[in-house]
Amino acid sequence: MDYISTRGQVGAIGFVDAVLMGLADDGGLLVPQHLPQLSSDTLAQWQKLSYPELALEVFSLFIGGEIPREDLKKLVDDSYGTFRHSEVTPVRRVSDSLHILELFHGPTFAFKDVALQFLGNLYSYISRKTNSIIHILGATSGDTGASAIEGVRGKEGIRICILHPSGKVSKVQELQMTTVDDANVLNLAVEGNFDDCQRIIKELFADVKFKQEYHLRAINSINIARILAQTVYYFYAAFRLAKQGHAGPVNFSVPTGNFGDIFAGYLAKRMGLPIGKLILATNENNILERFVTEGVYEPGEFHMTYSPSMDIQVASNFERYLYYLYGEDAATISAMMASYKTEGKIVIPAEKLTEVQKDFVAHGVQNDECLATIGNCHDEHGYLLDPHTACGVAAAEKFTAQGEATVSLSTAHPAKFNEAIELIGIEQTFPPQIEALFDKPQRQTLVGGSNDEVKAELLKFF
Ligand SMILES: Cc1ncc(COP(=O)(O)O)c(C=O)c1O
Ligand SMILES: N[C@@H](CCOP(=O)(O)O)C(=O)O
Repeated sequence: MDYISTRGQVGAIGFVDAVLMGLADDGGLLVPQHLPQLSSDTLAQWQKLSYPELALEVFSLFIGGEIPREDLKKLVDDSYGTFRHSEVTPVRRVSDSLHILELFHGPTFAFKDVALQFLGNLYSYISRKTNSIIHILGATSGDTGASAIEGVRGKEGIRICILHPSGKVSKVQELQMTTVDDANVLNLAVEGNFDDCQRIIKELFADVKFKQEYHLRAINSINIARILAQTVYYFYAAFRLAKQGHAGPVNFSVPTGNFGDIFAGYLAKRMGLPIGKLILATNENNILERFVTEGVYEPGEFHMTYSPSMDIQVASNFERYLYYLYGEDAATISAMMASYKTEGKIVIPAEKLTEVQKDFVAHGVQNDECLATIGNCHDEHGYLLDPHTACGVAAAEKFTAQGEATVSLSTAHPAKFNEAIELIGIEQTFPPQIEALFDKPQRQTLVGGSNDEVKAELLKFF
Protein backbone atom coordinates (compact mmCIF):
# COMPACT_ATOMS: atom_id res chain seq x y z
CA MET A 1 0.00 0.00 0.00
CA ASP A 2 1.37 3.41 -0.95
CA TYR A 3 0.63 6.84 0.44
CA ILE A 4 0.30 10.22 -1.26
CA SER A 5 -0.18 13.78 -0.08
CA THR A 6 -3.51 15.60 -0.20
CA ARG A 7 -1.58 18.40 -1.96
CA GLY A 8 -0.14 16.16 -4.66
CA GLN A 9 3.59 16.86 -4.27
CA VAL A 10 4.57 13.79 -2.21
CA GLY A 11 4.19 10.16 -3.17
CA ALA A 12 3.82 7.46 -3.72
CA ILE A 13 5.73 6.32 -0.61
CA GLY A 14 5.46 3.15 1.44
CA PHE A 15 3.87 2.77 4.88
CA VAL A 16 7.05 3.07 6.96
CA ASP A 17 8.15 6.18 5.08
CA ALA A 18 4.68 7.65 5.55
CA VAL A 19 4.85 7.02 9.30
CA LEU A 20 8.29 8.61 9.50
CA MET A 21 7.26 11.60 7.38
CA GLY A 22 4.20 12.42 9.53
CA LEU A 23 3.15 15.74 8.01
CA ALA A 24 3.71 15.48 4.25
CA ASP A 25 6.74 17.44 3.10
CA ASP A 26 4.54 19.61 0.85
CA GLY A 27 2.52 20.74 3.90
CA GLY A 28 -0.39 18.41 3.14
CA LEU A 29 -1.46 15.19 4.85
CA LEU A 30 -0.72 11.66 3.75
CA VAL A 31 -3.57 9.38 2.69
CA PRO A 32 -3.65 5.86 1.21
CA GLN A 33 -3.27 6.02 -2.57
CA HIS A 34 -6.17 3.58 -2.89
CA LEU A 35 -8.58 2.73 -0.09
CA PRO A 36 -9.14 -1.01 0.31
CA GLN A 37 -12.70 -2.07 -0.52
CA LEU A 38 -14.12 -4.83 1.65
CA SER A 39 -16.57 -7.41 0.36
CA SER A 40 -19.53 -8.56 2.44
CA ASP A 41 -17.81 -11.96 2.73
CA THR A 42 -14.74 -10.38 4.30
CA LEU A 43 -16.89 -8.37 6.69
CA ALA A 44 -18.77 -11.54 7.65
CA GLN A 45 -15.50 -13.38 8.35
CA TRP A 46 -14.11 -10.48 10.39
CA GLN A 47 -17.15 -10.60 12.69
CA LYS A 48 -15.69 -13.67 14.39
CA LEU A 49 -12.35 -12.06 15.20
CA SER A 50 -11.08 -10.83 18.56
CA TYR A 51 -9.90 -7.23 18.73
CA PRO A 52 -6.18 -8.05 18.17
CA GLU A 53 -7.06 -10.45 15.33
CA LEU A 54 -9.18 -7.78 13.67
CA ALA A 55 -6.45 -5.15 14.13
CA LEU A 56 -3.98 -7.50 12.47
CA GLU A 57 -6.26 -7.88 9.42
CA VAL A 58 -6.91 -4.15 9.09
CA PHE A 59 -3.25 -3.19 9.58
CA SER A 60 -2.18 -5.82 7.04
CA LEU A 61 -4.33 -4.11 4.41
CA PHE A 62 -2.62 -0.79 5.02
CA ILE A 63 0.93 -2.04 5.54
CA GLY A 64 1.07 -4.71 2.85
CA GLY A 65 4.25 -6.79 2.92
CA GLU A 66 6.45 -4.05 4.41
CA ILE A 67 6.33 -5.59 7.87
CA PRO A 68 6.36 -9.41 7.99
CA ARG A 69 3.04 -10.72 9.32
CA GLU A 70 4.69 -12.43 12.31
CA ASP A 71 6.35 -9.18 13.37
CA LEU A 72 3.12 -7.27 12.87
CA LYS A 73 1.24 -9.81 14.97
CA LYS A 74 3.74 -9.34 17.78
CA LEU A 75 3.41 -5.56 17.56
CA VAL A 76 -0.36 -5.86 17.74
CA ASP A 77 -0.35 -8.36 20.60
CA ASP A 78 2.13 -6.29 22.61
CA SER A 79 0.09 -3.13 22.01
CA TYR A 80 -3.29 -4.51 23.04
CA GLY A 81 -1.90 -6.74 25.78
CA THR A 82 -1.57 -3.61 27.94
CA PHE A 83 -5.33 -2.99 28.00
CA ARG A 84 -7.25 -3.71 31.19
CA HIS A 85 -10.30 -5.21 29.41
CA SER A 86 -10.11 -8.58 27.66
CA GLU A 87 -12.12 -7.19 24.73
CA VAL A 88 -9.82 -4.13 24.44
CA THR A 89 -12.69 -1.84 23.34
CA PRO A 90 -15.92 -3.37 24.71
CA VAL A 91 -19.37 -2.12 23.69
CA ARG A 92 -21.78 -1.52 26.55
CA ARG A 93 -25.52 -1.42 25.91
CA VAL A 94 -27.11 1.52 27.71
CA SER A 95 -30.54 1.31 26.05
CA ASP A 96 -32.01 -0.26 22.87
CA SER A 97 -30.86 2.71 20.85
CA LEU A 98 -27.67 3.76 22.70
CA HIS A 99 -24.48 1.72 22.95
CA ILE A 100 -21.25 3.04 24.42
CA LEU A 101 -17.98 2.00 22.81
CA GLU A 102 -15.56 2.13 25.75
CA LEU A 103 -12.21 3.21 24.38
CA PHE A 104 -10.60 4.06 27.71
CA HIS A 105 -9.25 0.73 28.96
CA GLY A 106 -5.67 1.44 27.91
CA PRO A 107 -2.82 2.59 30.18
CA THR A 108 -3.76 6.30 30.22
CA PHE A 109 -7.55 5.91 30.34
CA ALA A 110 -8.25 7.61 26.99
CA PHE A 111 -9.01 6.46 23.44
CA LYS A 112 -5.60 7.68 22.27
CA ASP A 113 -4.01 4.54 23.73
CA VAL A 114 -5.66 2.40 21.06
CA ALA A 115 -3.48 3.97 18.36
CA LEU A 116 -0.55 5.19 20.44
CA GLN A 117 0.32 1.92 22.13
CA PHE A 118 0.70 0.57 18.60
CA LEU A 119 2.54 3.60 17.22
CA GLY A 120 4.96 3.60 20.18
CA ASN A 121 5.82 -0.05 19.54
CA LEU A 122 6.00 0.58 15.80
CA TYR A 123 8.49 3.43 16.26
CA SER A 124 10.60 1.21 18.48
CA TYR A 125 10.47 -1.57 15.85
CA ILE A 126 11.40 0.81 13.01
CA SER A 127 14.23 2.30 15.07
CA ARG A 128 15.65 -1.18 15.74
CA LYS A 129 15.24 -2.49 12.19
CA THR A 130 16.49 0.58 10.32
CA ASN A 131 18.83 2.01 12.93
CA SER A 132 16.97 5.31 12.69
CA ILE A 133 16.78 8.02 15.31
CA ILE A 134 13.25 8.79 16.46
CA HIS A 135 12.70 12.26 17.93
CA ILE A 136 8.99 12.65 18.56
CA LEU A 137 7.42 16.09 18.65
CA GLY A 138 3.76 16.36 19.57
CA ALA A 139 1.07 18.78 20.70
CA THR A 140 -1.67 17.88 23.12
CA SER A 141 -4.80 19.24 24.70
CA GLY A 142 -4.22 16.57 27.35
CA ASP A 143 -4.79 13.03 26.18
CA THR A 144 -2.49 12.49 23.19
CA GLY A 145 0.49 13.72 25.23
CA ALA A 146 -0.02 11.36 28.13
CA SER A 147 -0.71 8.44 25.85
CA ALA A 148 2.23 9.07 23.51
CA ILE A 149 4.60 9.46 26.46
CA GLU A 150 3.33 6.21 27.96
CA GLY A 151 3.82 4.50 24.60
CA VAL A 152 7.55 5.35 24.36
CA ARG A 153 8.83 6.23 27.84
CA GLY A 154 12.18 4.62 28.53
CA LYS A 155 12.39 3.12 25.03
CA GLU A 156 15.87 3.00 23.56
CA GLY A 157 16.53 5.16 20.48
CA ILE A 158 13.48 7.35 21.09
CA ARG A 159 13.04 10.80 22.64
CA ILE A 160 9.73 12.58 22.98
CA CYS A 161 8.83 16.23 23.49
CA ILE A 162 5.22 17.18 24.09
CA LEU A 163 3.74 20.69 24.09
CA HIS A 164 0.61 21.26 26.16
CA PRO A 165 -1.27 24.48 26.87
CA SER A 166 -0.20 25.57 30.35
CA GLY A 167 -3.08 25.42 32.85
CA LYS A 168 -5.61 24.34 30.20
CA VAL A 169 -5.53 20.57 30.71
CA SER A 170 -7.18 18.71 33.59
CA LYS A 171 -5.11 18.03 36.72
CA VAL A 172 -5.03 14.29 36.06
CA GLN A 173 -3.90 14.85 32.45
CA GLU A 174 -1.15 17.20 33.64
CA LEU A 175 0.02 14.69 36.24
CA GLN A 176 0.00 11.82 33.75
CA MET A 177 2.43 13.73 31.55
CA THR A 178 4.61 15.57 34.02
CA THR A 179 5.20 12.90 36.66
CA VAL A 180 7.00 10.67 34.17
CA ASP A 181 10.66 10.71 35.18
CA ASP A 182 12.24 8.89 32.22
CA ALA A 183 15.13 10.85 30.72
CA ASN A 184 13.76 10.50 27.17
CA VAL A 185 10.68 12.64 27.99
CA LEU A 186 10.39 16.45 27.83
CA ASN A 187 7.17 18.32 28.66
CA LEU A 188 6.85 21.93 27.50
CA ALA A 189 3.98 23.88 29.05
CA VAL A 190 3.14 26.59 26.51
CA GLU A 191 1.58 29.94 27.42
CA GLY A 192 -1.37 29.77 25.04
CA ASN A 193 -4.04 27.30 23.99
CA PHE A 194 -3.93 23.98 22.15
CA ASP A 195 -4.22 25.66 18.74
CA ASP A 196 -1.00 27.55 19.55
CA CYS A 197 0.78 24.28 20.44
CA GLN A 198 -0.47 22.61 17.26
CA ARG A 199 0.51 25.60 15.10
CA ILE A 200 4.05 25.58 16.54
CA ILE A 201 4.67 21.91 15.86
CA LYS A 202 3.13 22.09 12.39
CA GLU A 203 5.36 25.03 11.50
CA LEU A 204 8.42 23.17 12.80
CA PHE A 205 7.46 20.06 10.80
CA ALA A 206 6.89 22.25 7.72
CA ASP A 207 10.55 23.35 7.93
CA VAL A 208 11.63 20.21 6.09
CA LYS A 209 15.36 20.91 6.53
CA PHE A 210 14.97 21.23 10.31
CA LYS A 211 12.65 18.22 10.46
CA GLN A 212 15.14 16.03 8.59
CA GLU A 213 18.22 17.28 10.39
CA TYR A 214 16.69 16.57 13.81
CA HIS A 215 14.76 13.42 12.78
CA LEU A 216 11.42 14.86 13.93
CA ARG A 217 8.54 12.37 13.98
CA ALA A 218 4.84 12.94 14.62
CA ILE A 219 2.50 11.15 16.99
CA ASN A 220 -0.53 13.39 16.49
CA SER A 221 -3.29 12.39 14.12
CA ILE A 222 -1.46 14.16 11.28
CA ASN A 223 0.39 10.83 11.26
CA ILE A 224 -1.65 8.48 9.07
CA ALA A 225 -0.84 5.48 11.30
CA ARG A 226 -2.97 7.06 14.05
CA ILE A 227 -6.02 7.23 11.81
CA LEU A 228 -5.61 3.73 10.42
CA ALA A 229 -5.35 2.24 13.90
CA GLN A 230 -8.50 4.10 14.94
CA THR A 231 -10.57 2.62 12.08
CA VAL A 232 -10.37 -0.82 13.74
CA TYR A 233 -12.79 -0.09 16.56
CA TYR A 234 -15.52 1.10 14.17
CA PHE A 235 -15.47 -2.36 12.60
CA TYR A 236 -15.27 -4.04 15.98
CA ALA A 237 -18.25 -2.11 17.39
CA ALA A 238 -20.43 -2.60 14.31
CA PHE A 239 -19.72 -6.34 14.47
CA ARG A 240 -20.69 -6.50 18.16
CA LEU A 241 -24.05 -4.91 17.37
CA ALA A 242 -24.59 -7.25 14.43
CA LYS A 243 -23.89 -10.20 16.73
CA GLN A 244 -26.51 -8.89 19.14
CA GLY A 245 -29.02 -9.12 16.27
CA HIS A 246 -29.00 -5.50 15.10
CA ALA A 247 -29.65 -5.52 11.36
CA GLY A 248 -28.76 -2.63 9.10
CA PRO A 249 -26.36 0.28 9.35
CA VAL A 250 -25.20 1.59 12.71
CA ASN A 251 -24.79 5.29 13.51
CA PHE A 252 -21.66 6.46 15.29
CA SER A 253 -21.59 9.54 17.50
CA VAL A 254 -18.09 10.93 17.92
CA PRO A 255 -16.84 13.68 20.26
CA THR A 256 -14.72 15.72 17.89
CA GLY A 257 -11.84 18.19 18.03
CA ASN A 258 -9.07 17.53 15.51
CA PHE A 259 -11.41 15.51 13.25
CA GLY A 260 -9.13 12.46 13.57
CA ASP A 261 -11.43 10.02 15.29
CA ILE A 262 -14.51 10.73 13.18
CA PHE A 263 -12.37 10.73 10.04
CA ALA A 264 -11.32 7.17 10.92
CA GLY A 265 -15.05 6.31 10.97
CA TYR A 266 -15.52 8.01 7.61
CA LEU A 267 -12.71 5.88 6.15
CA ALA A 268 -14.27 2.71 7.58
CA LYS A 269 -17.52 3.69 5.86
CA ARG A 270 -15.74 4.32 2.56
CA MET A 271 -14.11 0.90 2.89
CA GLY A 272 -17.55 -0.69 2.98
CA LEU A 273 -18.59 -0.88 6.63
CA PRO A 274 -22.34 -0.20 6.77
CA ILE A 275 -22.41 3.00 8.82
CA GLY A 276 -25.55 5.12 8.93
CA LYS A 277 -25.03 8.65 10.21
CA LEU A 278 -21.70 9.92 11.46
CA ILE A 279 -22.83 12.18 14.28
CA LEU A 280 -20.23 14.86 14.89
CA ALA A 281 -20.32 16.24 18.43
CA THR A 282 -18.37 19.32 19.40
CA ASN A 283 -18.36 21.46 22.51
CA GLU A 284 -18.70 25.26 22.37
CA ASN A 285 -15.66 25.34 20.07
CA ASN A 286 -17.96 24.46 17.22
CA ILE A 287 -16.12 25.19 13.97
CA LEU A 288 -16.89 21.67 12.70
CA GLU A 289 -20.56 21.85 13.63
CA ARG A 290 -20.78 25.10 11.64
CA PHE A 291 -19.08 23.43 8.71
CA VAL A 292 -21.57 20.56 8.63
CA THR A 293 -24.63 22.77 9.04
CA GLU A 294 -23.58 25.83 7.00
CA GLY A 295 -20.69 24.75 4.76
CA VAL A 296 -18.32 27.34 6.23
CA TYR A 297 -15.04 26.37 7.90
CA GLU A 298 -13.79 29.38 9.84
CA PRO A 299 -12.12 29.37 13.26
CA GLY A 300 -14.15 31.30 15.83
CA GLU A 301 -13.58 32.54 19.35
CA PHE A 302 -11.73 30.11 21.65
CA HIS A 303 -13.78 28.81 24.63
CA MET A 304 -12.56 26.93 27.69
CA THR A 305 -15.12 24.19 28.37
CA TYR A 306 -15.72 21.16 30.61
CA SER A 307 -14.31 19.00 27.78
CA PRO A 308 -10.86 20.64 27.51
CA SER A 309 -9.39 18.06 25.16
CA MET A 310 -11.87 19.25 22.53
CA ASP A 311 -11.07 22.94 23.02
CA ILE A 312 -9.78 23.12 19.48
CA GLN A 313 -10.55 25.58 16.70
CA VAL A 314 -8.28 24.35 13.90
CA ALA A 315 -9.02 20.70 13.12
CA SER A 316 -5.83 19.17 11.80
CA ASN A 317 -7.40 16.31 9.82
CA PHE A 318 -10.02 18.39 8.09
CA GLU A 319 -7.87 18.62 4.96
CA ARG A 320 -7.99 14.83 4.61
CA TYR A 321 -11.80 14.96 4.53
CA LEU A 322 -11.81 17.80 1.98
CA TYR A 323 -9.57 15.65 -0.20
CA TYR A 324 -12.23 12.94 -0.37
CA LEU A 325 -15.08 15.44 -0.63
CA TYR A 326 -13.40 16.88 -3.72
CA GLY A 327 -12.94 13.50 -5.41
CA GLU A 328 -9.29 12.99 -4.38
CA ASP A 329 -8.29 16.01 -6.47
CA ALA A 330 -4.99 17.18 -4.94
CA ALA A 331 -4.73 20.27 -7.17
CA THR A 332 -8.05 21.59 -5.87
CA ILE A 333 -7.07 20.90 -2.25
CA SER A 334 -3.73 22.59 -2.70
CA ALA A 335 -5.46 25.72 -4.07
CA MET A 336 -8.11 25.62 -1.31
CA MET A 337 -5.51 25.39 1.44
CA ALA A 338 -3.49 28.23 -0.09
CA SER A 339 -6.60 30.39 -0.16
CA TYR A 340 -7.48 29.34 3.44
CA LYS A 341 -4.07 30.61 4.51
CA THR A 342 -4.78 34.08 3.14
CA GLU A 343 -8.57 34.30 3.60
CA GLY A 344 -8.85 32.47 6.94
CA LYS A 345 -11.92 30.52 5.85
CA ILE A 346 -13.24 27.88 3.46
CA VAL A 347 -16.74 28.09 2.01
CA ILE A 348 -18.06 25.13 0.05
CA PRO A 349 -20.86 25.37 -2.55
CA ALA A 350 -24.39 24.07 -1.89
CA GLU A 351 -23.95 20.83 -3.85
CA LYS A 352 -20.88 19.94 -1.77
CA LEU A 353 -22.73 20.76 1.43
CA THR A 354 -25.45 18.33 0.38
CA GLU A 355 -22.76 15.66 -0.01
CA VAL A 356 -21.35 16.45 3.45
CA GLN A 357 -24.82 16.16 4.94
CA LYS A 358 -25.33 12.72 3.39
CA ASP A 359 -22.62 11.42 5.73
CA PHE A 360 -22.61 13.79 8.71
CA VAL A 361 -24.95 15.50 11.12
CA ALA A 362 -23.54 17.74 13.85
CA HIS A 363 -24.34 19.21 17.22
CA GLY A 364 -22.34 21.70 19.29
CA VAL A 365 -22.95 20.89 22.96
CA GLN A 366 -23.06 23.81 25.39
CA ASN A 367 -21.46 23.49 28.83
CA ASP A 368 -24.80 23.21 30.64
CA GLU A 369 -26.05 20.51 28.27
CA CYS A 370 -22.83 18.57 28.79
CA LEU A 371 -23.24 18.49 32.58
CA ALA A 372 -26.98 17.76 32.31
CA THR A 373 -26.21 14.76 30.06
CA ILE A 374 -23.72 13.39 32.59
CA GLY A 375 -26.27 13.82 35.39
CA ASN A 376 -29.16 12.25 33.46
CA CYS A 377 -27.16 9.25 32.27
CA HIS A 378 -25.91 8.67 35.81
CA ASP A 379 -29.41 8.93 37.31
CA GLU A 380 -31.25 6.94 34.65
CA HIS A 381 -28.70 4.26 33.76
CA GLY A 382 -26.17 4.32 36.63
CA TYR A 383 -23.45 4.99 34.05
CA LEU A 384 -20.90 7.78 34.52
CA LEU A 385 -19.80 9.62 31.37
CA ASP A 386 -16.75 11.84 31.07
CA PRO A 387 -17.55 15.31 29.65
CA HIS A 388 -16.22 14.51 26.15
CA THR A 389 -18.24 11.32 25.96
CA ALA A 390 -21.23 13.29 27.25
CA CYS A 391 -21.00 15.60 24.22
CA GLY A 392 -21.20 12.51 22.01
CA VAL A 393 -24.15 11.10 23.95
CA ALA A 394 -26.03 14.42 23.84
CA ALA A 395 -25.59 14.51 20.05
CA ALA A 396 -26.58 10.84 19.76
CA GLU A 397 -29.80 11.54 21.66
CA LYS A 398 -30.59 14.38 19.29
CA PHE A 399 -30.07 12.44 16.09
CA THR A 400 -30.97 8.80 16.77
CA ALA A 401 -34.33 8.19 15.11
CA GLN A 402 -36.89 5.59 16.20
CA GLY A 403 -35.64 2.06 15.40
CA GLU A 404 -32.03 3.14 14.83
CA ALA A 405 -29.02 2.17 16.91
CA THR A 406 -26.17 4.52 17.68
CA VAL A 407 -22.76 3.66 19.04
CA SER A 408 -21.44 6.62 20.99
CA LEU A 409 -17.67 6.67 21.39
CA SER A 410 -16.50 6.96 24.99
CA THR A 411 -13.17 8.66 24.52
CA ALA A 412 -12.01 9.00 28.13
CA HIS A 413 -12.55 7.63 31.61
CA PRO A 414 -14.51 10.05 33.84
CA ALA A 415 -11.73 10.04 36.46
CA LYS A 416 -9.61 12.16 34.11
CA PHE A 417 -12.11 15.00 34.36
CA ASN A 418 -13.29 14.88 37.96
CA GLU A 419 -13.24 18.72 38.24
CA ALA A 420 -16.23 19.01 35.89
CA ILE A 421 -18.06 16.00 37.26
CA GLU A 422 -17.81 17.25 40.85
CA LEU A 423 -19.77 20.35 39.76
CA ILE A 424 -22.89 18.20 39.62
CA GLY A 425 -22.20 16.63 42.99
CA ILE A 426 -20.85 13.28 41.80
CA GLU A 427 -17.75 12.11 43.67
CA GLN A 428 -15.58 9.42 42.14
CA THR A 429 -13.03 7.01 43.46
CA PHE A 430 -9.90 7.27 41.35
CA PRO A 431 -8.50 4.09 39.81
CA PRO A 432 -5.27 3.26 41.75
CA GLN A 433 -3.05 4.12 38.74
CA ILE A 434 -4.46 7.67 38.78
CA GLU A 435 -4.56 8.02 42.59
CA ALA A 436 -0.83 7.22 42.72
CA LEU A 437 0.02 10.20 40.49
CA PHE A 438 -0.89 12.77 43.14
CA ASP A 439 2.14 11.86 45.29
CA LYS A 440 4.73 12.13 42.54
CA PRO A 441 6.95 15.15 41.72
CA GLN A 442 6.26 16.95 38.43
CA ARG A 443 8.71 17.99 35.71
CA GLN A 444 7.81 20.52 33.02
CA THR A 445 9.35 23.60 31.40
CA LEU A 446 7.25 26.70 30.88
CA VAL A 447 7.73 28.39 27.49
CA GLY A 448 6.10 31.31 25.68
CA GLY A 449 4.22 30.78 22.44
CA SER A 450 7.05 31.44 19.99
CA ASN A 451 8.56 28.83 17.66
CA ASP A 452 12.05 30.03 18.52
CA GLU A 453 11.65 29.35 22.23
CA VAL A 454 10.36 25.85 21.52
CA LYS A 455 13.14 25.27 18.99
CA ALA A 456 15.74 26.29 21.57
CA GLU A 457 14.36 23.74 24.07
CA LEU A 458 14.33 21.06 21.38
CA LEU A 459 17.94 21.73 20.43
CA LYS A 460 18.98 21.26 24.06
CA PHE A 461 16.98 18.04 24.34
CA PHE A 462 17.49 16.24 20.98
C1 LIG B 1 -11.20 12.70 25.43
C2 LIG B 1 -11.22 13.19 24.01
N1 LIG B 1 -12.35 13.11 23.32
C3 LIG B 1 -12.42 13.52 22.05
C4 LIG B 1 -11.34 14.09 21.40
C5 LIG B 1 -11.49 14.52 19.98
O1 LIG B 1 -10.90 13.62 19.09
P1 LIG B 1 -10.37 14.11 17.69
O2 LIG B 1 -9.38 15.19 17.93
O3 LIG B 1 -9.78 12.92 17.06
O4 LIG B 1 -11.54 14.66 16.96
C6 LIG B 1 -10.13 14.21 22.11
C7 LIG B 1 -8.92 14.80 21.53
O5 LIG B 1 -8.60 14.73 20.41
C8 LIG B 1 -10.07 13.72 23.43
O6 LIG B 1 -8.91 13.75 24.09
N1 LIG C 1 -7.46 16.06 21.99
C1 LIG C 1 -6.16 15.80 21.56
C2 LIG C 1 -5.61 16.86 20.64
C3 LIG C 1 -4.58 16.29 19.70
O1 LIG C 1 -5.23 15.43 18.84
P1 LIG C 1 -4.57 14.36 17.91
O2 LIG C 1 -5.62 13.32 17.78
O3 LIG C 1 -4.25 15.03 16.63
O4 LIG C 1 -3.33 13.84 18.55
C4 LIG C 1 -5.29 15.60 22.81
O5 LIG C 1 -5.80 15.09 23.78
O6 LIG C 1 -4.13 15.92 22.80
